[in-house]
Amino acid sequence: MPIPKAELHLHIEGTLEPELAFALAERNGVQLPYATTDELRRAYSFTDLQSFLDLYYALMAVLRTEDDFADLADAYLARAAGQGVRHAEIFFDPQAHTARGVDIGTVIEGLARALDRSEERHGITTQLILCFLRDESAESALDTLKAAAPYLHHLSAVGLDSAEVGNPPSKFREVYEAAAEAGLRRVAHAGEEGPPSYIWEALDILGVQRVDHGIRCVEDPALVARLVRDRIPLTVCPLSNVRLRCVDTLADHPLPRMLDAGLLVTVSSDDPAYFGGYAGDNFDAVRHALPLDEDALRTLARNSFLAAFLDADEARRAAYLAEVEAYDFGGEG
Ligand SMILES: Nc1ncnc2[nH]cnc12
Ligand SMILES: [Zn+2]
Repeated sequence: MPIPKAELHLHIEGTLEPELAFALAERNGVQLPYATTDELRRAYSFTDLQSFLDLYYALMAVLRTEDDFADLADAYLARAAGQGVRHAEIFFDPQAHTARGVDIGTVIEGLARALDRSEERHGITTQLILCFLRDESAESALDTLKAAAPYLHHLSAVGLDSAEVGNPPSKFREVYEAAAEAGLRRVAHAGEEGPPSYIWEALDILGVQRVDHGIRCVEDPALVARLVRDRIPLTVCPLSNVRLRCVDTLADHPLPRMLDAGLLVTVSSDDPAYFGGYAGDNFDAVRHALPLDEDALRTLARNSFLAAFLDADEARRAAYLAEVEAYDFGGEG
């Protein structure tokens, strides 16, 4: 079994495998512009974040009912369990569904159904994080938070994703203040394609407790010092960064430099159906491509539980951390 880990950067819509996309298309009478799963897979050749997002949003057309969202999440959790995932904090993009006429309650109730039985079925504890689309307006984000009010008990945090450059965190100050007042934690994608100044804004204007991606922090030593000082976790997604050409190759990935700098780095999968691997696959990929020994891999796994929003259940966090320390790499190392 792979090393136990928490998955902290995972878009549930990014776990839609071609086979499930075709099955849901059939179930809902949706016509996909691809004849076969192979033809769809051949479209997974991205030049940047936007080229991926275009396909990511288009394929969501197959997700229509509560059952669809429950089946999607259940399929992800079953796969994640086989990759050593013990805890998952899962993003979803409500505006991508409400814009197509799917009610936010359908989305959240469907996802929550799968998440609520995840521990029993898959041995994975879960949380749900509502993400705002940063290429939509600040008003739309506020409307989305209002529409989610009846379902707040299902949510642990808000996040910010989609097309980064030109949509700085400061655009969403008001909705993040409202989310904090509603008792939600805050995370945001920053420094994936966007500049280090977006990471500063996420920290200083949105008050995030975790930064998603954040790899461009290495361009700004004062920012690295701030992230180290405040122990702000960064959820890094190595296979995603290569597929979206944020880094040239895995061998060039800044992950080892980030660890050496003392940053609280974790490894996650982002959109595994599109980027060639789930959480354990990302661990395997960095182990093979980068100078990371077993100590470094154990640090990454430990960090994932330290960075998880488990403060309401410290006994659980301690139990997961004990699993990490007890893990024997054996042949897996
Ligand atoms: N890697 C990514 N960056 C920004 N938005 C996303 N939505 C899904 N995956 C994303
Ligand atoms: Zn992401």
